[in-house]
Amino acid sequence: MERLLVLVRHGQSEWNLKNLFTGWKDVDLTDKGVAEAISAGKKLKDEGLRFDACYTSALKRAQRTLDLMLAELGQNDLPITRDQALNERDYGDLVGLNKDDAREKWGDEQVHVWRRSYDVPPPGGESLKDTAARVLPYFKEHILPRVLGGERILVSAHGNSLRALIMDLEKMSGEEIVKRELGTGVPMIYRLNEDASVAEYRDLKG
Ligand SMILES: O=C(O)[C@@H](CO)OP(=O)(O)O
Repeated sequence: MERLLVLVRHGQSEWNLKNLFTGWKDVDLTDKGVAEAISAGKKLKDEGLRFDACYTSALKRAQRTLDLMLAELGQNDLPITRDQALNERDYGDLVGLNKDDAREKWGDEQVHVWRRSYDVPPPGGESLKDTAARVLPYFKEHILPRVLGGERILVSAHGNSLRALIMDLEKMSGEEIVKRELGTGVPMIYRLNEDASVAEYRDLKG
């Protein structure tokens, strides 16, 4: 049995390009983001991968990335479940601010703590720990049982919602996962054992 789970962070968004804190703001992909999503789909196809079902967030940058990948795979007819449990971490009051302006205002260290600490939330927003507290129950109830049952599942989501998943899959600590940077449009391919531990992992960079 294959137990295949592929995770992809959406392609570059308009606010990634403008260097703005994004969170739940529903921005679209840039042209580069579209190209990254198409390239991710091509890579999956070149690997000979096929899927049985897909999951994505309630945000269009992840949904569009998924649609573009499925078009490349020739699998537009797959069932897609969209759920806000897979949304990006809510950045609270920081949403819409430029990340460099924020560093000037609050200092490098404070902004780094908001962006890459495990359990310190930005003002009015979610920490990665808070994000994991909504992503993981959803994953364990809806996605993981299907993977363990032999369905091949593709997930298109966000930097921080995927960090939460990866932390759980790879049994990493909060300190370890915040150091992991996920490239836009880079498929991360997991094959799991019966007990949900990772049997094999590789990503399709470049
Ligand atoms: O702005 C955001 O929502 C995220 C992802 O782009 O940013 P960060 O890299 O700070 O997690």
